[in-house]
Order: sequence, then C-alpha cells, then structure tokens
Amino acid sequence: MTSIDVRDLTKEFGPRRAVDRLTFRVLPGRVTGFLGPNGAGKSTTLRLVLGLDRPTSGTATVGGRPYATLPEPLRHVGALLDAQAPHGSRTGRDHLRALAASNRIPVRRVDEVLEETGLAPAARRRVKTYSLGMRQRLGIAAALLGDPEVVLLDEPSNGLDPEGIVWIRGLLRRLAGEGRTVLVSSHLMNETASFADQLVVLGRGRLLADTPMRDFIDARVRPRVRVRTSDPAALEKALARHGHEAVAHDDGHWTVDHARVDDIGRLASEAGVPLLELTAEEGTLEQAYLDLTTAEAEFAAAPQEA
Ligand SMILES: Nc1ncnc2c1ncn2[C@@H]1O[C@H](COP(=O)(O)OP(=O)(O)OP(=O)(O)O)[C@@H](O)[C@H]1O
Repeated sequence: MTSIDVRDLTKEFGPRRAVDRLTFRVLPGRVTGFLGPNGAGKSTTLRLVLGLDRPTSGTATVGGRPYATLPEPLRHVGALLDAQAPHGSRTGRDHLRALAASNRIPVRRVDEVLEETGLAPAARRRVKTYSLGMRQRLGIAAALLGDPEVVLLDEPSNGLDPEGIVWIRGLLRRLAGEGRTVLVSSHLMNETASFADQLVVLGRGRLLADTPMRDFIDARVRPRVRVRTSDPAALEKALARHGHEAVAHDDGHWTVDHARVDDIGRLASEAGVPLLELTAEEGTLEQAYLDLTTAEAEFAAAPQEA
C-alpha cells in the first residue's frame, strides 16, 4: 500500500514562505482531511506532491518516490486541482480518452468513470457547455481514471449540488474502504467532518495538527449539555448549587458547559425541576478548528520576544 510522505518540505516564493518545514504522512485506508485558513499552503503542498512545483528544500514522495519519477503517474496517483481546467472544445469523453491514451489506461475505464461520476448522459457534450458541478465531476472522473492507489482532491465539493455532495462523501468513504490513500482539502467543516478519519491542519505553512478527527475535536471542544425546562429559576438555582453556570438562549433553551447529561439529569431530578429536554451537545469540527486557528492567529499577532 502507498503512503504520501512529506518531509521537512519548504517552498519559498521570493521572500514569502508558503510551506515551512512541513512533515506529515498520509496513510492508506482512511480519508485524511487537509485543512487550513486561506493562504495556509494547502494548494502549494499538493502541487509539490504532484511535482508541479519544485520544493525549496525537503521532499514529497508517493510510495517512496517523487511523483515526477513515477511511470504512467495516473495509474498511481489521481488528482483534482483547481487549475486543471480541461480543453473546453473537447467533449468530456474525448478529454478522458486522451488522458487514458497518454497513460496506457484501457479505454473501457473512460466509460466506467463517466458512469461512476454521473456524467455518462453528458459525455458527448463539449466541456465548455458543462456547469461548474459537471466540470468538477469531470475532474474527479479524470482523477479516478487510472484506478489509482492514491487520490488527492482539492475542494472536491466545489460547485456540487446537495445530491453531488452526498455522492462525493460516499465516494471518498468507498475509496478509503478499498485501502486507497485519500487526501482531501476543503473549507467546508461540516463536509470534512462527514468523511474524514484523520486531519492534517496547516497554518502559515506550518503543521498545526495531524491527528484523528475525533481526538482533534475532543481535545478542543468542551462537552456541553442542552436543557429546557418550564421552571428556569429553579433550574438555575439547582445548577448554581452544584457549581454549574447555565447560559440562557433566545429560544428558551439553556446550555451548561463542562457538564454531562447524567449529572444534570440527576441534579434536576433531585431538585424537582421539570425537564422538557436534556441533550449532550457534541463538539463540532468547526468549533474545534476555529479554536485552533484563532489561537494560532493570536499567537502570530502577539509581539515576538527578541
Ligand atoms: N505561484 C506563486 N507565487 C507567489 N506566491 C504564491 C504562489 N502560489 C502560492 N503563493 C502564496 O503562498 C501562500 C500559500 O498559498 P496556497 O495557495 O498554497 O494556500 P492555500 O492554503 O491553498 O489557500 P486557499 O485556502 O486560499 O486555497 C499564499 O500566501 C500565496 O499567496
């Protein structure tokens, strides 16, 4: 099985360091979400992995080899990058056939990936007539053409309608389930949470986190309980007696930070407080991500000691 290895990777554009001594490994059999604020260096890293740019220093390899040295690379690595706009006057099918021919991929794969990406009915239309979502599907079809062990997708949900978003989620899960190495960058946190097992998070070109998604959330978001009652004064009093602070929300529910449903349920019952709702609120990836990137931005803004 094939992993992606990024080791001490640095890329400078003039005085700007877009990628800064980055080291991480993307393993097969799971979906790795690739996150970071705008300009954090995600696309540059993907371009370096794909040999589209030269690193200033360090290495990026796929299965232990630089991408540029792979024979028939589409058979090993499938990628979707924003910049890969196909020739508009070709049909979708011709575009894929040309790619297949240049990588000695059997032509039957063209029809398979057209089916798989839902593009078969539009296969004989010129690409310039495609919607953004259809172009995105065509890019994904191209990435899957060589039945690659490694799949890199930059913002694959871009332009997809709700049905397309559900489809891509299933596709990513399936690819990982087949033991492939799947690296997906996204700005959509709810989306990423729905398919990623592992997260690699960048900030200003550096690695901020490389961790299983659940651990990433649990380490940053406090457990919280959501509660509704017909007697808010009694609830507040009972909570305060046990050292809990409740926050009231406009629609009438309350939240209690650092609390577990069992404890809140028990203390409400003991105090005879009627409960209309009692739920554990799981932390979201968005909360955890914002917590991390805000802390990072504050650190960056703080005056540096000499
Ligand atoms: N060809 C280039 N020449 C000069 N600077 C570049 C070039 N490519 C990227 N950069 C700079 O490198 C930094 C990282 O950019 P990159 O596109 O890799 O970030 P990103 O994480 O993919 O951002 P986004 O989420 O906005 O797509 C940015 O400051 C960007 O301006």
